[in-house]
Amino acid sequence: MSVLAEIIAGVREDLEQRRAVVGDADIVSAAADAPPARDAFRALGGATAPADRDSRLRVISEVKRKSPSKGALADIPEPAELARQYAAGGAAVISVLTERRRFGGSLEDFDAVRAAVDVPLLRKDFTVEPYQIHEARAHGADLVLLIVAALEDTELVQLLELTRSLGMEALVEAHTEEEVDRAVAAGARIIGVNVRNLKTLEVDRSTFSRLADRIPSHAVIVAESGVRGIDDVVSFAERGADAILVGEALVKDQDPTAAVAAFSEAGSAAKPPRRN
Ligand SMILES: O=P(O)(O)OC[C@@H](O)[C@@H](O)c1c[nH]c2ccccc12
Repeated sequence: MSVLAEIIAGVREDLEQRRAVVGDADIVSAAADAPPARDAFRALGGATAPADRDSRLRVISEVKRKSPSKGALADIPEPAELARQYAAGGAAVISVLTERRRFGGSLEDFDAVRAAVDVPLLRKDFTVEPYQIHEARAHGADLVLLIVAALEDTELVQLLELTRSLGMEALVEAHTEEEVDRAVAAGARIIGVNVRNLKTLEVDRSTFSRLADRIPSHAVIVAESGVRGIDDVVSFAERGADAILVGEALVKDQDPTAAVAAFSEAGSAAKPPRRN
């Protein structure tokens, strides 16, 4: 089994335990009762008219305790405090991992961050079922992750529709040319190029420009993973990223506020004017 398949098997088990506590009908009504979602597409620089787009690079800052590739990254005793620091640095979106087994995340972490900041939040998990999307919304998420490699085309389309019907958007993650094409065909407006292969955990930063070139200009392009510092930020920005998603480098930084601000500033200076 690939790493991705193993992670998803665990995610499904954990999901069934939560479902036994909060049933389908209850999660659907909790999602319906939640305050409206924030506009994550706009927060990431997306606009319906190309002329309305600017050339700032947005930073999606991630609350990430550990990972299957690197093990423990940071203690993060207070995810809320880290999120406040990210927000103070100008994070456009904050990503909170909720996968427990491999990433040490939880919905409790998500709730703590939701209570602390008003920026749009990404619930970062391996979304394979409608339940998780209702659950994300019930907890105040504005954006969910849909990983193309984990879904059939029909599932991808259905989960994307459900996400939007709840007022949220999806970050649709691809790692190959074929996956980018599937994301575009499904109607994704926010497309992430993950330079880490979730099946082998290897990072290859050159994946980014190869795949970004296939993404139509109306979509927001997110470079995911592998940002070690300013040089990687500049390189992704030069190659067409509208946003970057950064975990490890930020959770390990002594001053996450300054790091987010420095990434936004350097990336924005390097970003070429928008193609139309
Ligand atoms: O810590 P990094 O290398 O900056 O990576 C962040 C983010 O891209 C990574 O956490 C990620 C990208 N796609 C995912 C899917 C599931 C879990 C995690 C991820």
